[in-house]
Amino acid sequence: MGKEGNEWVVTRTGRAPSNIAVIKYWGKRDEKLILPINSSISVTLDPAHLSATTTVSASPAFESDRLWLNGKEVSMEGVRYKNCLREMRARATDMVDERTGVTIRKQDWANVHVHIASENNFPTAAGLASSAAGFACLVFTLAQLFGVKETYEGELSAIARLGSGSACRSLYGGFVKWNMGQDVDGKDSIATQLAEHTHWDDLVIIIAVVSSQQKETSSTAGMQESVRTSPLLHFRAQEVVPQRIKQMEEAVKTCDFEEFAKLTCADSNQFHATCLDTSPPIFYLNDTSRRLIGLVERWNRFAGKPQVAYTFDAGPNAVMFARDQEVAVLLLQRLLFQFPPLPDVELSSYVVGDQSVLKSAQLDSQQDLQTIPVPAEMAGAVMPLRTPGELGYIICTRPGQGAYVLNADNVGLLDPISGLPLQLHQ
Ligand SMILES: Nc1ncnc2c1ncn2[C@@H]1O[C@H](COP(=O)(O)OP(=O)(O)OP(=O)(O)O)[C@@H](O)[C@H]1O
Ligand SMILES: C[C@@](O)(CCOP(=O)(O)OP(=O)(O)O)CC(=O)O
Repeated sequence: MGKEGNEWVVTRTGRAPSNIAVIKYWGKRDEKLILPINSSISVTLDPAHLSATTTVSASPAFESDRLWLNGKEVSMEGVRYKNCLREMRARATDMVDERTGVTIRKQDWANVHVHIASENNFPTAAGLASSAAGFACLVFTLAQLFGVKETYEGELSAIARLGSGSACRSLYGGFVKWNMGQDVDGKDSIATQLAEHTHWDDLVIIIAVVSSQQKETSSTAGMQESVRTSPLLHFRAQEVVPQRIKQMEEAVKTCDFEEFAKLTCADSNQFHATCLDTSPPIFYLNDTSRRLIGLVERWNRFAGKPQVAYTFDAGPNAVMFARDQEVAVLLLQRLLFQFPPLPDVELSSYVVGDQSVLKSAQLDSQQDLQTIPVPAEMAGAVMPLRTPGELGYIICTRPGQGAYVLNADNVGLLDPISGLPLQLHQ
């Protein structure tokens, strides 16, 4: 190593977004390598609103590999962390750290431990794909630290996949496909970008957060049970998804919202049908989720063509796509009409993320909610209940870019001298 002694610490920070699948991954053909039974397609969410930020440091002074998640130390003994770290270390190259002047040779990396600190700017383990953002960010940032160059396109995504399947899609921005692949070693089970987020920049994404509580059945356990017991899942993977993947690729390519919306809703509903077809059945949707589905379906039918698409992962939160800003305003009005915040909650803390939709709707405070007209499709119909507080909150966002490096000096989560977390949260 270039410098004598144990005095140096090299550090890198990166950010990676969460993603939402519009053609779902559910079921593995290989548990260890995390190889799926079908391909999937996702939309990357704007990292400004849903992302993980990770700082990684290496120093000969560190005694072990350590990880702090949202300020709390967690074990790195889990097989998924170990697999990602092992694969990244094995690809480390000679590197010169410009900031410290330290030179680290390829063979030295094996004896140097890492400290990792990561924070999510949204709830962890609440069905908002924190594991996708987290593992993508870990692999991406370690690649910066270790100077890893891909030897084939998608190599980093195949390593992120070892952390969590859906993580492989979070390295790229916009619209992303995870090819299920054929190889037994998983080398071809990688993510590829279908289109940048700027390719279809009309889309607005609104997430109705029904619950930020940790769910009962994890995705990992749930899909294992479905593979074991659901005949519908196998029919889906073999007969339905291959066709839908092609149709969705075409819909993305041509920015065909009608087709995109039909496929997205149908695929979410079929995924939840496979959960119900699992023995014992798994229920990720709840009454609020079903009321949200009703709201969108009623409106789409009234409008004569889809205005909004909905999709639900392994939890009750609805992710809705509005075809453009104008429709996003109408959607937000409908959500606030049916699901207003509790009286003591500020509107600006109830609707978070991209504030432009709230502004376009000319809604500044709770008082303005009284001015929202009864949605046209509800006139004359049985009025749905208005239930203040039924939703936790609403996130407005858009399709966004993939993982990127954060270079500024003040963005790291680890002290550049000690390599310990800068702010320990209680
Ligand atoms: N920023 C992060 N860095 C590293 N690991 C993370 C990070 N965020 C989450 N994780 C890992 O992911 C786990 C949460 O994954 P889990 O699948 O339970 O929830 P989720 O990803 O939020 O929900 P879902 O996958 O259903 O959308 C955490 O316990 C942790 O192990
Ligand atoms: C419903 C899903 O969100 C399932 C995601 O499952 P995970 O990627 O969290 O599962 P593991 O690979 O076991 O870590 C659909 C999707 O994202 O495609």
